[in-house]
Amino acid sequence: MSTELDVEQEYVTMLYAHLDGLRADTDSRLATTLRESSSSPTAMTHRDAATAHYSELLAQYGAVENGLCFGRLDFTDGVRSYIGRIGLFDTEGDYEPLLMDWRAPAARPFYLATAASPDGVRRRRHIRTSQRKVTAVDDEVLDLGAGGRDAHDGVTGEAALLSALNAARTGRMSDIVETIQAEQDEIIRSGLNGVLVVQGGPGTGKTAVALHRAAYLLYTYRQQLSRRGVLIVGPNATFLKYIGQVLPSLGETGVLLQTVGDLYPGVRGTRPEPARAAEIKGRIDMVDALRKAVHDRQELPDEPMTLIVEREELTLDAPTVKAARTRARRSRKPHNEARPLFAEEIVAALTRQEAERLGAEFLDAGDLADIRREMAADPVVQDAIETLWPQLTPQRLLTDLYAAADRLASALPDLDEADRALLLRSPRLGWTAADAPLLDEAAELLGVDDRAERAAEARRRRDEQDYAQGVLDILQMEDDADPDILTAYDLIDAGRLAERHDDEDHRTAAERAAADRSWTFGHVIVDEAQELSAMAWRVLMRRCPSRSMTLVGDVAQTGDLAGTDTWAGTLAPYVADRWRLTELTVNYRTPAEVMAVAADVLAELGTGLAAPRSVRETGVEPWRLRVDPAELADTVAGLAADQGAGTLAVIAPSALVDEVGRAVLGRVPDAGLGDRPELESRVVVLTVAQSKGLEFDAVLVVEPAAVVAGSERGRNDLYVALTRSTQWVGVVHAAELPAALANLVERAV
Ligand SMILES: Nc1ncnc2c1ncn2[C@@H]1O[C@H](COP(=O)(O)OP(=O)(O)OP(=O)(O)O)[C@@H](O)[C@H]1O
Repeated sequence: MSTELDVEQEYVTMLYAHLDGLRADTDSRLATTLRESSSSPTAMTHRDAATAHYSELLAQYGAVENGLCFGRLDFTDGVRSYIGRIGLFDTEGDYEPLLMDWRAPAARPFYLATAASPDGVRRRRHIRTSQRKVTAVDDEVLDLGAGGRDAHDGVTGEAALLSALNAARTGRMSDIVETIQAEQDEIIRSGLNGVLVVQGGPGTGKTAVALHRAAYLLYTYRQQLSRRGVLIVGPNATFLKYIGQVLPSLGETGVLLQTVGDLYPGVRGTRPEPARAAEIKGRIDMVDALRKAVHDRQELPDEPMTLIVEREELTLDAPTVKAARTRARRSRKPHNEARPLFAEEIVAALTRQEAERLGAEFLDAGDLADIRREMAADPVVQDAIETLWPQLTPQRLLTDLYAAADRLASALPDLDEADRALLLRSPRLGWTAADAPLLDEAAELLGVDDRAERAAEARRRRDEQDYAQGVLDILQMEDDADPDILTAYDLIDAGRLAERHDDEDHRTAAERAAADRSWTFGHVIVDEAQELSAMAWRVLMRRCPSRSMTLVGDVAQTGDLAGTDTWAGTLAPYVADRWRLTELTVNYRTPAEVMAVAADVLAELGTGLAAPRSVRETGVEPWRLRVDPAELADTVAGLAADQGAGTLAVIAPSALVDEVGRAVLGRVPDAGLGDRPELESRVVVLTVAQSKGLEFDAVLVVEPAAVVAGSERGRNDLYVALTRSTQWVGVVHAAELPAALANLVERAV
């Protein structure tokens, strides 16, 4: 065994001993806290806060077990420091740092120093470990006098990086903290304020950067961000599951992960709908449409309404109602908040009628007040008001709108009939992702009293928290932290966040944020940001009035018809041109051979964007295999069954995905497919939309011509499909190939 390995093993063993000491100490503090029996409210609050704090620490110590220490910097002045997932200090000595948190400013040269600009660093060492054992060290000597380095242009820690990139994929994303590259580091550590757009081609690490940025911001601006929380928005639940483990592995747990369909509290927008319907719902025109839909609910009677109040006949005619409506509308209050004004006017008009009938000259102010009170309380009057100006929830407004062709025609007069028909739906059907932003917009227009909903949501979350506490108790007895269970820490960790936010409210910041439509976040991160519709942007901007945001995406990969073509166009209404653009240019996923083919597809898109430069080659050319249409699904299934080690994704056009899925399932019974495919399966069958943001060792693209023809953004979809693989890509087709793929080599049989 080399002496260098021995040296590092000794140090790493010492660090783990230190970590174990911290764990044991925290464990016993937690046990002591839990044994405290005082029942005074103050003592209980302290006890809850301490329990949450110690639980959070234990979660963090468990999360950093793997790869605790991964780097060492030797400076030219003889100073040496070790870099790891958290900071550790020599608490028994004079508090010397034993391990530096990767996010600390002093750790930065680990990611940035180059031979050309060594920043005082003589040597950078990557330390690789397996569990607690040091398995390898890779050195880069940056002091030119001592020999320089040979690496790809701009790539640091090449051996460690290539080893990470070549590793087989598991269906779960892992963190990149050991090998963050300089252009990525710039973005991760960019300041908190303002809108930062990260444009980058496939595999350039946008998702990785977004997650590490969340961890960095929480570390650096902890006070500010723990009060308001950080929201990360991803394209779908499968994707959130894919990335869900990264932040816990970085020791951060208090972040709310949501899809656009989750953005309206109490609603899960998951029902699928035609792409065109989602596109229409995402248009900015829907703001006016909803406004009109609300106005249409403030009705005038066609015929005078006869109300029998206390056996007397009273009349409400259109001019009377119109006068009341005008007064209420003039208040410029949201619909539900203006309703009392309308009601007051109607009651006043009916009171006047009744007074005239009784003979106004015989009534004093007290009599009039009595009549008014009785009128206001009368169920018949209340019903009439409810008909003319109903109390509306966003759900009811939208359900009624979608259920009636005439309401849709009135709200969306410029939309052609076929498109309007796409929006018609039965009131019983659930919500789609595109509905969530509309519900939020409707809530703004209606001025919703959502207290009951919030209480229900809080109750649901409290139950989850109780469950999580139980899981945590069990976990403390086990050493191996299961990544699935780790997510339970989110709730517990967040408990302490809420404590700091408001002593009166014991819900967590994440809980409160998720349940509260009017919650505003300290920072919002959007992944696959190119997919968001104009209506979704409005919700996010409402959730983040400070405009402290990180938006990562690629306008060449936009698949959603309502998505973005240009960042400038999307952001102009909210921040004009006050946003920063950064670009990522190196592709860490897709091998050069595959990227060369994808680059031809990109060129046809006409975005003017350059294809990212692949960091490695595999020597395997992408291939094609042409078969009879009748044999397409079976051939794909046969290839999937023959797949050796590693994960394989079969990416098929929507029109074929079910047929291909069935065939694959026949040959690979444990394949993942359907609405929520199990990504950890060896073989998964997906549409392009489902594959967005994900990656696999190998990819089979089925019938590319149908992918292209399947959507107005079909070429973008093909670009996405081709760039999901880390090792090889095969194309199986029956129809003619799109021109950009014409030069693929035939598969050697
Ligand atoms: N510095 C790095 N070190 C190690 N791996 C990296 C690094 N940067 C990116 N990767 C890996 O490259 C792959 C692609 O990263 P990621 O999914 O973040 O890219 P992306 O830009 O979001 O891609 P897409 O646009 O296709 O969704 C991931 O496996 C990620 O872990």
